[in-house]
Amino acid sequence: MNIGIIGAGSWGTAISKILLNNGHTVRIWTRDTNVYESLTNGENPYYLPGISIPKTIIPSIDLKDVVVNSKLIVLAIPTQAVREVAKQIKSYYQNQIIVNLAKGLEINSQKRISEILSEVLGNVKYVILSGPSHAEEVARDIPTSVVAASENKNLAKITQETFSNVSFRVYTNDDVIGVELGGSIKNVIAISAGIIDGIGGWDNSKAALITRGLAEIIRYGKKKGAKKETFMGLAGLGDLIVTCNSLHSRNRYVGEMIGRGKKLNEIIENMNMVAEGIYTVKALYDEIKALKVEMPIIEKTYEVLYLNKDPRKAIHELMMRELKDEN
Ligand SMILES: NC(=O)C1=CN([C@@H]2O[C@H](COP(=O)(O)OP(=O)(O)OC[C@H]3O[C@@H](n4cnc5c(N)ncnc54)[C@H](OP(=O)(O)O)[C@@H]3O)[C@@H](O)[C@H]2O)C=CC1
Ligand SMILES: O=C(CO)COP(=O)(O)O
Repeated sequence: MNIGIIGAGSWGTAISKILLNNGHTVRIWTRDTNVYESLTNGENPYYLPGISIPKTIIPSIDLKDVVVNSKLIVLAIPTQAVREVAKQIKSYYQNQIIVNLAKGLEINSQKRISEILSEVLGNVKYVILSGPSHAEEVARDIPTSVVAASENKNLAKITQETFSNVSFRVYTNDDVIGVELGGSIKNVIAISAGIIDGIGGWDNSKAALITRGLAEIIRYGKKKGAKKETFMGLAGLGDLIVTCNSLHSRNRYVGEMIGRGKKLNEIIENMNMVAEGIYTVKALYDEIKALKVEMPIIEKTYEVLYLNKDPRKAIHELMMRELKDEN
């Protein structure tokens, strides 16, 4: 199949390897000429150092060329860029399948990617591919399992068959809301898990935070129409585990640096790659009060990142909340 990948960051590049290995013709768009040059030489040292990319890949800096020549489009850019890029492709987009890889909520609108795309492009053939899948491992063919979710079972099945191989196993699911929310909110929980790593590497605290973080994701997800069981699967618990623990995680890293006393601005300035939780926490914080949904870990993470709250004080406040039943 002719496949176009929009975004040649770490995830777009790793996924290009999977698709090339599966025998597809892969075009990949980048707006950066340095990345373009590197890809023509079979590498992407800016985003995926040390990994060789088959030279059969077709890099491009022409977005229109990539879109019009693709039967399936993979969206591999950060959440906050999705609306802008969707507007750019709108005039020549021919209602091809869009497989979205981004995990986040839009600041101000609190929208999921599927909602942003349907606002800009209309009735999109939409699939979200999500789950515990760090690019650094996928690019090395380390066994990985993810979920392809779509309201249209056939689109989920096409995506499953297109992406699956011996080291990349794709399950289907019809709960788009749950899969999108699981992947988005776990990034915020991973920042808070990283804060605990940075403060002291406390195992008990981190296990509690991951578990109660999952409870917050489920609470919010149910209000938004997601199925609880989706959050117990790869796109929920699975991704939460990997992102809160992996040394590859950018979100966990941001938290670890905060826990060690660094300021958010300087952390972002020194990072080449996106940590989506930094933005998704803003979207959530604005919404949870209006929704009347209890998400104390999300609130405290926001206060630490944006209201200068001492992380130790935030932990103390979480521990001193009114005592309650677990469920
Ligand atoms: N990395 C991973 O392991 C995984 C990432 N994801 C998700 O995939 C999404 C992309 O992540 P990832 O590849 O890691 O991010 P990176 O930061 O590695 O790369 C982002 C890519 O998007 C491009 N980009 C950024 N802003 C814009 C814009 N405004 N217009 C056009 N292109 C833009 C960047 O181009 P430029 O260099 O020109 O800025 C770069 O090519 C995120 O939502 C992430 O959460 C999901 C699973 C795994
Ligand atoms: O979503 C991811 C792994 O599944 C990537 O997480 P980070 O953005 O924290 O690296």
